[in-house]
Amino acid sequence: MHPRNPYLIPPDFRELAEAYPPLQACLISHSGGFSIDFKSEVSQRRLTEALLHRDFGISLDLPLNRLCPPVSSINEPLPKCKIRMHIKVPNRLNYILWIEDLLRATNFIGSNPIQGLDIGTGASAIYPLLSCKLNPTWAFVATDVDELSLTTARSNVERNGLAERIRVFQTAPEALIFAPLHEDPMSKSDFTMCNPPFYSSHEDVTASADAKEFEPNAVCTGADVEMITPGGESSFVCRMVDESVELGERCGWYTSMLGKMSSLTQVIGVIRGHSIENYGVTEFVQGSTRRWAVVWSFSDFRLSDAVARIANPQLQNLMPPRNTLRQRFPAQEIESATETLSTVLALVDGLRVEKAETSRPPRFIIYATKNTWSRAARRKNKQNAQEPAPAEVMSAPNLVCSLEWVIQSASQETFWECQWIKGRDRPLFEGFASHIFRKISETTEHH
Ligand SMILES: C[S@@+](CC[C@H](N)C(=O)[O-])C[C@H]1O[C@@H](n2cnc3c(N)ncnc32)[C@H](O)[C@@H]1O
Repeated sequence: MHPRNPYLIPPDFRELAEAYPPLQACLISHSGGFSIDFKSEVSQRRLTEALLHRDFGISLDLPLNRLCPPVSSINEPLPKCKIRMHIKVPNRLNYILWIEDLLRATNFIGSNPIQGLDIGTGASAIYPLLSCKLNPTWAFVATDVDELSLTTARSNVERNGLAERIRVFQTAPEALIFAPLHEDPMSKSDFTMCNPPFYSSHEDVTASADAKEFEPNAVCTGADVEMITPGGESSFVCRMVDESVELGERCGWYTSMLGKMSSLTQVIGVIRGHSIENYGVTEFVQGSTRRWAVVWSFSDFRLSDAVARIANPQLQNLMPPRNTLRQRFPAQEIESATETLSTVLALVDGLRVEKAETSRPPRFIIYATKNTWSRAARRKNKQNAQEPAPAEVMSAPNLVCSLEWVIQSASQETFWECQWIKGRDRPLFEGFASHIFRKISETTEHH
């Protein structure tokens, strides 16, 4: 679960039922307190309603034959099928919190207005609703192709007082997926998100249920249009990657969730095929359910490894190159580590260095226009020093990175960490980090 997910600590069901009385009838008392029957369709739905109501002030009304039916219809029989897909609030939050992490990398989060695009918002419009409740400066365009989902999404947006910030946009299966961006050439988006239709056919649905790719205690409440798309989720997301090439930097971060590990391989293949090297992968694990999400960008903002790489050994060949470089150093006082770094940085020509005193240990932000530190660069500089130098101006930096002394709380191991923040020149970043690490080693040894 995402470290900022409020449900890291499971809710107290009795308190929840006090805040949302319809949950009361679903409570089961046991020696340690109260719970609900997670196998019961009714109890699950009441729990979702209770969490949305108490923690986000959201109320939803959904048709029976779309994802997550409404309270009024819970006594009616459900369509028979092996897969159940609930709007599980903690899962949805994991994706939104990861988007927040992406936006932090672009310094967009905070008081700036943020524009998001939710592809396939569904009858609930759950991602825009939750996101806007959590982030007062966010606004959305939310697309779908299904008439019933579109009508219900609009009514859910209005019901929750968010019509000013969430625009529901009707598109068609054969249209371009990012239709709102294509149709208005002046429009931009800070990010796109999508929980795509998973399956390629009814047979695919059955095969996934048999392979238990989805929760074993599953019952279907989704309509075909919500769950099936030609080629399945991987084709859908690969189409997005293809389309994004033309849109380029009109969107900051393109993202999508994926339900199958095999889709991840295909989507990363297409991303790499377009020579997009600024991408990342994350994993959402919730109980026995595992999902992935991909992000790609044409911008020069870089994501930390914590946000864009996962440790899963099966997936290492799909991971992007590292943007967070670390070197282990023996433990020392924060003051002397900081002094060593200041000494090393002062010896590199042409850097602009900002020290964030508010963080402890202090974080240094480095701006460089070109390589001045390698032996070849210094030799060239020496030769040029014989000639009169033109007035040195700090032009736009080609490299922005941070340097930070890190103490790992679990192991107490100590590192210098160099985080790439902005730039397109990977060798420039890697060369700078390895130069600084080497100089820190030499300086420390001399003492
Ligand atoms: C798995 S559902 C996700 C619904 C909702 N976002 C959620 O997470 O509960 C996929 C949604 O994508 C919609 N959809 C299918 N093809 C689409 C397309 N080409 N453009 C936009 N939405 C599409 C479906 O109608 C459905 O609402």
